[in-house]
Amino acid sequence: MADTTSTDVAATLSEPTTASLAAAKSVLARPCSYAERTRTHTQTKTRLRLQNQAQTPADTCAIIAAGGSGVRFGDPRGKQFVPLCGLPLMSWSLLAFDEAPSISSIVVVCAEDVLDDVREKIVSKLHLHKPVWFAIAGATRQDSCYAGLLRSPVHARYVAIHDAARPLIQADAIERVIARVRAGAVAGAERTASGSSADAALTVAPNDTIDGAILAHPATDTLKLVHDKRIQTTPPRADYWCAETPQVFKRATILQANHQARVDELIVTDDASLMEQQGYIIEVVPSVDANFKVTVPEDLILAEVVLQDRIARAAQAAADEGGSAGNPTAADED
Ligand SMILES: Nc1ccn([C@@H]2O[C@H](COP(=O)(O)OP(=O)(O)OP(=O)(O)O)[C@@H](O)[C@H]2O)c(=O)n1
Ligand SMILES: C[C@](O)(CO)[C@H](O)COP(=O)(O)O
Repeated sequence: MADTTSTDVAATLSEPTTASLAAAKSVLARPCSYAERTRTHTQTKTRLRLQNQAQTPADTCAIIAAGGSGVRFGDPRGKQFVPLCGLPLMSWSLLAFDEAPSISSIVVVCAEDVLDDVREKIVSKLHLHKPVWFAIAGATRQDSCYAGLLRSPVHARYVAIHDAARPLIQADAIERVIARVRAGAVAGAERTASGSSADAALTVAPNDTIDGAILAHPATDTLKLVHDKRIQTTPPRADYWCAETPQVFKRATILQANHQARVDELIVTDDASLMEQQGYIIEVVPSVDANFKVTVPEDLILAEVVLQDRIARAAQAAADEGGSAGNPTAADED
């Protein structure tokens, strides 16, 4: 659990300036993927995609796990509160989920002693559109996510669990993971309704049915299985992916899996493994843009560079369209 005190958090909260908040909202309103930037008519495509997404149901509750103590990062305030491009680090995830059309509400999980500061000095300053609930963190990430799940509204069909320590997440990536789970759930429902797997095979590919999906990227280093410093084997890299968040599941299923995990005393480091170990089918959705976790101090420097680049590009895009970075909505109306 975080040993952060209310005073510590208050001290770190450089009040978001109007300029930093406007810059943040401009870059999040215009997700600029590196891949997309290489294509022509980028902004038009992005705008059209977001318009399509606006027609998708807001059926997913975001759970932002912000209850860690950041031992590896080493800052006594907790890495989720340190300033990143003018805002407390966890603000960036909150803004991205607020922007994603499928998200109906947000649960912030944080340590009890900082809850009031998080509510008043971070969340309320962001002027989010979606309702925000709070849950009290547990001793481990697994316990914190469970607390967040219990606080999520029962009418949310899906949940998207995300590390507050991954501030580079963008609405576009959130939507892609939710869309995959939604499609997989529909395939499962169609198969059940059709009565027999032979019938289902006519309309639904068997591997379309999934119980969850996570953002992830293929491993890029050569991997070694090591015992006592001795290399045992070099597994085929193509089979290995690095897990990210968000991780999206049907709310009822992940809740049930958490209940069972507690009975079985199953301890995991991410929500997908809790599901996999109980036989559920989870898929990876390739992560296109940087979405690394801020774990050690160097990660914060990299995150600052990536965000500054996104902000600069969003400002340039707004200028190219005759708008301004501080007024992205007006620029989007043409
Ligand atoms: N009891 C915990 C532990 C972690 N987390 C959250 O889970 C995410 C990923 O965990 P990690 O990077 O391990 O964060 P910390 O536990 O804070 O870091 P460390 O392991 O270095 O102490 C973070 O957003 C962290 O705030 C949480 O909500 N509750
Ligand atoms: C959930 C996670 O971010 C996936 O990469 C990760 O497992 C968090 O915990 P970790 O202990 O830092 O791996």
